[in-house]
Amino acid sequence: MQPAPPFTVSMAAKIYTDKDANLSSIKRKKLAVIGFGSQGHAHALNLKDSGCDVVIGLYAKSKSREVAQKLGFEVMDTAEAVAAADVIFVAVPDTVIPSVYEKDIAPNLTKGKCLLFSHGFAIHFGTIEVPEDVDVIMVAPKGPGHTVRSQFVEKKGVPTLIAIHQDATGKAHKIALGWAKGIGGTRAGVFETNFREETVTDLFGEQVVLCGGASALVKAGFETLVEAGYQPEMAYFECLHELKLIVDLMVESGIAGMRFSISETAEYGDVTVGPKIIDASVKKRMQKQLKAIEDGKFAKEWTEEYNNGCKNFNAIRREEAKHPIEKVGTKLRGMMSWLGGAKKVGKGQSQASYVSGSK
Ligand SMILES: NC(=O)C1=CN([C@@H]2O[C@H](COP(=O)(O)OP(=O)(O)OC[C@H]3O[C@@H](n4cnc5c(N)ncnc54)[C@H](OP(=O)(O)O)[C@@H]3O)[C@@H](O)[C@H]2O)C=CC1
Ligand SMILES: CC(=O)[C@](C)(O)C(=O)O
Repeated sequence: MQPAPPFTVSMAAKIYTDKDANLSSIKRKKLAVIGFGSQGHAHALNLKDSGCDVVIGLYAKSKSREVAQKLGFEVMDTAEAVAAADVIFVAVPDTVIPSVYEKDIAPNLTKGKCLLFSHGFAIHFGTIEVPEDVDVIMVAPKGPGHTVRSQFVEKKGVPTLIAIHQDATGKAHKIALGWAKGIGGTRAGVFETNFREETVTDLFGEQVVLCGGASALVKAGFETLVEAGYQPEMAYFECLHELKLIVDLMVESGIAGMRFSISETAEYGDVTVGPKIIDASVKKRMQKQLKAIEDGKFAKEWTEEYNNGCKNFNAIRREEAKHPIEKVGTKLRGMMSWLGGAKKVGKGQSQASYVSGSK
């Protein structure tokens, strides 16, 4: 059994909710969303539904221009949108931010404007340099953009982080809270952080636990069962489909609540076998990756990979797409009406057309 951790947990100082935020801080402003992808489309649609004046900035050949226009937005070239707006959400991929910033944003970033990010990568790792006479803030939903939109449509919200890197106007905090309210974040709860903490913890979480760790665990479990001769469908249900149900219970009522809900047999297996699978050696590798993130090693590697055309990344993507769990999953999701059937992801598909919530 693992010993209890040698630390106590101290809660964040303040949680902001709807009553703490005022849309008036952004309603009389022109808001530009640069990019219309996972986060961009969600923020833009939610802010528009919240009565804000939103324009979309995209590059000339973007496939998302038509999608955004069909959803009722005015679409401008990126530079034009930056020049027209008071608050500019930089919703392009982190590795694209430097080129978009240099070409289209910096030349139009006049005194008193506000730059907004949903992740601190560019500011924390210094891939862009911003002038001192503009606000620089973060409004980072702790969830995928499509969930930010679907939760908003259901009159709910996604817990959201805010951070202030620069407050040139003295209004940065009010704008951050207003934007968080406009996208539905204050319905769930808004927590204050800083660019370093959000950047490091977000990269750690997505690499080690959520996306990277979870998909590796799921695939290893699936492969173990299938290689032992069990039906792939059974392996899919046990290692992927049911994971959502278990994690939903954890999200709703903690690990204790999940253990309350599952059988005693499952709980015994949980507490006796789990620590043998995810043992102290795993935590040592987690600590090593955290250090690689903190000292910028990951950021340097990812930026270099992107600038070299993502050759290694795309080769891995092609292999990953061939994993048998994808074929089994697509078949089973197509057969089940549960969770809206199979949401297909087509090559080159626009993020904004991925889920019904964006309609
Ligand atoms: N994905 C997520 O859920 C989360 C993302 N974030 C952060 O949000 C930011 C945006 O990421 P994400 O939403 O995933 O991005 P996506 O990859 O989903 O979308 C990127 C968007 O940027 C557009 N784009 C690409 N190049 C340019 C350019 N040169 N000029 C203007 N627009 C351009 C793309 O155009 P086109 O449509 O033509 O491809 C697309 O609309 C990042 O900082 C990310 O870290 C934070 C939390 C969660
Ligand atoms: C959804 C989210 O916040 C992630 C996984 O960190 C991301 O997509 O960047």
